[in-house]
Amino acid sequence: MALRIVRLDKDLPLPARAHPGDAGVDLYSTTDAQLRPGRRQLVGTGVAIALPHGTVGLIHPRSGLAARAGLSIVNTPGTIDAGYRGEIKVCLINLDPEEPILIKRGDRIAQLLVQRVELPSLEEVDELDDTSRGAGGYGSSGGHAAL
Ligand SMILES: O=c1ccn([C@H]2C[C@H](O)[C@@H](COP(=O)(O)OP(=O)(O)OP(=O)(O)O)O2)c(=O)[nH]1
Ligand SMILES: [Mg+2]
Repeated sequence: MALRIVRLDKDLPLPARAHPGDAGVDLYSTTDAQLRPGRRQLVGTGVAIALPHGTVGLIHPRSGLAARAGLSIVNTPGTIDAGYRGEIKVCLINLDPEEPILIKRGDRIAQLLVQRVELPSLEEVDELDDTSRGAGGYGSSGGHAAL
């Protein structure tokens, strides 16, 4: 499958996988940004894509920047709907409690994954079938550390 991509910012390289077989296509920031601790900022990536119907684009943080600097994405993973044709933007956040993060135009700040997605219609019913879990959630199975 080829993914159609438009470079809205022609002075940035075409996004690419760092290695063949990598899940993520690295996305560039179109702007400089300075993120103080705890602050967030929406940055452009300079690209628009046409995802095939039945797929979704997921915008994930990059591990290196997360571990080194505390850079993450507020709504991770971001959801790119198949019908979206606008510029992909990323809502970056600095999770480091003390140090600011400096982003330069052209930095690879996030990665795009493309996955198949089910698109079920919704069928309203009065009751759901029984399962062994039932309505138990939020740690109901135990085994977690004491808080
Ligand atoms: O990290 C992201 C997440 C979303 N989008 C774009 C593509 C996506 O298709 C659209 C809407 O995203 P979402 O459905 O998550 O946001 P919403 O708040 O529900 O907005 P909408 O009412 O437009 O669906 O915004 C991005 O560019 N980057
Ligand atoms: Mg939405």
